[in-house]
Amino acid sequence: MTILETITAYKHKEVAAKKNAFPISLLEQAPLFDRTPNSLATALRNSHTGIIAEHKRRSPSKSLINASSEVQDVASGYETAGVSGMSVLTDTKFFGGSLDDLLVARDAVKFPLLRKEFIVDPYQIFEAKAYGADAILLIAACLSNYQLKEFSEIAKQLSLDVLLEVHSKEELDRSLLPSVDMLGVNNRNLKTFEVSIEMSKTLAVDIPNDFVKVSESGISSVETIKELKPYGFQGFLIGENFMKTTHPGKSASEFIKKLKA
Ligand SMILES: O=C(O)c1ccccc1NCC(=O)[C@H](O)[C@H](O)COP(=O)(O)O
Repeated sequence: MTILETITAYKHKEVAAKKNAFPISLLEQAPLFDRTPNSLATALRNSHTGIIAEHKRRSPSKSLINASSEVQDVASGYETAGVSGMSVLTDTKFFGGSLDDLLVARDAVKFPLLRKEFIVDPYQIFEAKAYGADAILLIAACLSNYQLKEFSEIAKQLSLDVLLEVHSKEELDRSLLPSVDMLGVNNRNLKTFEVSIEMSKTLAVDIPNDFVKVSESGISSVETIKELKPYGFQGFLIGENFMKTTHPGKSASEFIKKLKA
């Protein structure tokens, strides 16, 4: 079994249990459910730097990244640094995150928040809205063509932006949907955990300009961003590079200053 298969099998069980305990009708009554989201795609289009900074405690590829940082400090630090948005990992078992992290970040900042999750069921999209997300991630490798269309359309009905992640030409070809705002190329191979920004460069040419192009994973230098910009990328998702430091916000701030210089 690949890590993605392991994670998605776990997610199906997790969602089934949650649906029984807390149905969608209750999620719809959450105070944040009626909040008008801020568009992450618009923030990226209007930005010269386009950094989406992630809150990530641990991961299957690196195990522990940061055990001590508080999500509200990280979120406020990222806001002060001038990032375009923040990705909040809400998976607990594999990444040490939670939906409470999303709520805490929502309370701390106004900028767009992406719910970073392995979405296998529409229930999780309603959850994202109820916990204050502005955008959701869909991963093409986890979903059928029918699900990509259905899930992205549900997100748009809830006024959430959709970042759809691909890692091959085949995945990209079935992801070019009008209900998708941003196309993310994951530089990390989720079978081997190998990282190569060549993946972003290779797939960029086949992404039409009506999608905001986002390069994800393994970005640790300003030079990499300068290398990717000519390929049309307007968003850069960075996790470990900031989170491995004692002050992720400060680290993001120095990174952005260098990028602007
Ligand atoms: O990061 C992992 O090890 C990982 C393993 C399996 C599935 C997904 C994984 N990462 C999720 C992400 O998308 C990254 O956290 C995100 O792109 C940031 O990557 P990085 O800057 O390399 O931390």
